[in-house]
Amino acid sequence: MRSVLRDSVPTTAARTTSATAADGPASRRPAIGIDVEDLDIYYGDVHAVRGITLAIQAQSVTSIIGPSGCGKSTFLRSLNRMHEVAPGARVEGTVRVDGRDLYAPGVDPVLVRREIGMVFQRPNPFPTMSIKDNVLAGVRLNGTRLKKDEADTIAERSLRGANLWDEVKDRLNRPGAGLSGGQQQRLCIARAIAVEPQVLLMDEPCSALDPISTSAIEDLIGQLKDEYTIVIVTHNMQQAARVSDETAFFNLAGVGEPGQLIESGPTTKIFSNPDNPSTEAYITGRFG
Ligand SMILES: Nc1ncnc2c1ncn2[C@@H]1O[C@H](COP(=O)(O)OP(=O)(O)OP(=O)(O)O)[C@@H](O)[C@H]1O
Repeated sequence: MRSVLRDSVPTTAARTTSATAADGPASRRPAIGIDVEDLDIYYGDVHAVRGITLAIQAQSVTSIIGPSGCGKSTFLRSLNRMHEVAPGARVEGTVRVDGRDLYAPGVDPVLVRREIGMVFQRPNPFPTMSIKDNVLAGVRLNGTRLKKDEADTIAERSLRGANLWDEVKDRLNRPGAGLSGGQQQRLCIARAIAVEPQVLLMDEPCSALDPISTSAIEDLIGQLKDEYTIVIVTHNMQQAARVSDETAFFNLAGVGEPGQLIESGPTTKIFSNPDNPSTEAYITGRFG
């Protein structure tokens, strides 16, 4: 499969021939940034998000925060065209990943979704599929036929990358549904990184998890950013402060108005000395 985003990215099968489990995904290539320019997002008549311009740094974690309904998930989903599964969804403006326009004519949204991984609020492993087959599901969906040793290599590398290997290595053929919620979420992260995406999008990945599992996922995010560009939507201010390098605060322009970006910058600055009073009011819990 030719990469829709980069000519230079070889297929997973080609990559696995030169990679070993010990290499880990880090040895492949640098992660890449995302440039969003003047982005408006609509669902039919609903103008959900207006005029977003944001440069998302490569190999870092960017948190999207803001009150309910301000368009955080919509914005996140627009970064891999996932929002388009809703009828009538469309965008104006540009999203460039590694300089390539995601919305250029001829770009197939299905391929974009395969190359830009997404982890959802609730862990969603295929329940009857084995742990190993869950990890490999995306790779196989991409049409890659794997020999057994290639499959073993990718499964181990991905599960190690998701900090799950030691817990599941003796039960790889058991169903994914037999894992705890936190393990299932790490399995979903393993599935996402198995296809070696350039970007990982996470939509409230810890909101269904207990504090210990949340902590495990947060540690994992900290490790993954060495290899991936990560964008995370979270309602948890402490989590945004803990895991992210950059933070973008979204807010509604008014009742019935679209969401917009109020300010963005280094997380330390946004949390200690934001420019906009509404950012401060939100992060100190005075609204939202
Ligand atoms: N499929 C859809 N069809 C129509 N409108 C939608 C759809 N999905 C979201 N919206 C609208 O777009 C706006 C932004 O919603 P979105 O879910 O992106 O906000 P959010 O900030 O992620 O909210 P929350 O924090 O509550 O999850 C809202 O007005 C919402 O009602």
